[in-house]
Amino acid sequence: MSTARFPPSPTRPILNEGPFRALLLENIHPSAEEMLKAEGFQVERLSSALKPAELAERLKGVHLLGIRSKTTVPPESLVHAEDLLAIGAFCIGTNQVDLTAANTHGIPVFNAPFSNTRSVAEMVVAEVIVLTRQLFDRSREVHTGQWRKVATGSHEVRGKTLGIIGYGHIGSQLGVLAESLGMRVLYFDVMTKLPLGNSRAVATLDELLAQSDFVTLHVPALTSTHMMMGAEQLAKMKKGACLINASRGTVVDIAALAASLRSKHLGGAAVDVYPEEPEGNSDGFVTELQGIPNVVLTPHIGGSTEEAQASIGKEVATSLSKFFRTGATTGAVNFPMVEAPLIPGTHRILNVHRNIPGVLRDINRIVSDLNANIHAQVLSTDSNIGYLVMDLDQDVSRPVCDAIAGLTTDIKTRIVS
Ligand SMILES: NC(=O)C1=CN([C@@H]2O[C@H](COP(=O)(O)OP(=O)(O)OC[C@H]3O[C@@H](n4cnc5c(N)ncnc54)[C@H](O)[C@@H]3O)[C@@H](O)[C@H]2O)C=CC1
Ligand SMILES: O=C(O)C(=O)COP(=O)(O)O
Repeated sequence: MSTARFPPSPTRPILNEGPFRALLLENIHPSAEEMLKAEGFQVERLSSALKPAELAERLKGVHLLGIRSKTTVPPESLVHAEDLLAIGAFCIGTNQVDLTAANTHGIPVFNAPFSNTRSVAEMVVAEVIVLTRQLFDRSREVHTGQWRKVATGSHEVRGKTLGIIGYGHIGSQLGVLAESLGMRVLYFDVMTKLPLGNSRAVATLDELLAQSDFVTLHVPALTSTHMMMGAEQLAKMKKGACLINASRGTVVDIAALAASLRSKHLGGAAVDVYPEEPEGNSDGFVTELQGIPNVVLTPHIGGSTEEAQASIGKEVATSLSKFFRTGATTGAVNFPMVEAPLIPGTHRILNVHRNIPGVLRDINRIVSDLNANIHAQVLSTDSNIGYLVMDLDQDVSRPVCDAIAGLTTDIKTRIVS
């Protein structure tokens, strides 16, 4: 997170007069393109991520940006993105976006907090069984003409303990699925969470590590989760236990994991996410985990099912369209929340400003001087910015909008009708 550095006040308001452009990166599902086109957007879709400098260049004249987990959006990508109204993260994680910088530029960031959670939980269930039966190693052997029919080291999952770190949307669904296989489920979360089924919270991470046959991570990328599974924590896992990481690559120390697997302390691992991931499918990839027995490596596909992607496409495109048409910021992860029904026969001014004393007074003076009648006014603030939604008579909306956009405290102002 960067500290707030406000952009220069724009000299012109943005009106809802097209053409409007959306840039969708990382192979976002066509359902999003369809919805945005129906909304009147010119949509450009790219299959891979863009590096920050290229993103900054491509954002000129773009009103909506769609990304997934790979595209980082640092402050420098937003400096010249004067037309950018909103960012859609077509995924759960928003750690790839500098949320403070986006907030400071008056740009809300929307995500899809639920749509791919079931897909991740199902993949992890599969990995628990794959690891305990060493299925990928046996399969590779048969593919290369070896017949190694062995039971040693293979187990049923029934009666085994699954330890879930982060009992949120994914972790809690996974617990229910694992119980249906007869597993005992423990979880560790920094928040108090309602246990589903017979799952049980443990008080410390160490307790979870000491008791679990499988440890699976479902925490966001935060400073507090950075490398939370290092050599010390891996050593506290039971001998022969397996580690699964489908959360973020920053959460596990890969070198320590590789060492623990090579020393045979851990019996296996499934890893879907890495500290550095390629921009797109045509790039190569190297990790220290390659070639270690009973290690399942997947290319960040936990949420990559057709069901999840189609649903995410619609969910985030709906949030973006609604924001575009009405200014609603419900579900935005970095912005004051406002949602108000449009009033027929009025124009709506949407104004993002620096949250300092006197701004509302200045705006209301403009409204009063121009003899405008306010039909509705909603202000929501955070410590950095204020977000004002104001419905006015149509004949005065343009001069009011121009005058508000001229205030030194202005960040972004537009009219919708
Ligand atoms: N591999 C993939 O394709 C996907 C990966 N993900 C990742 O999975 C993460 C989790 O997703 P959800 O379950 O939907 O998020 P969530 O926000 O519903 O749950 C995260 C949980 O982790 C807990 N937590 C935070 N810090 C913790 C700590 N230090 N120790 C223990 N618990 C902690 C939170 O209290 C919360 O309950 C996402 O943030 C994303 O990074 C999400 C979807 C797909
Ligand atoms: O939803 C998330 O946070 C994920 O990690 C999935 O990311 P993706 O859309 O596959 O790039």
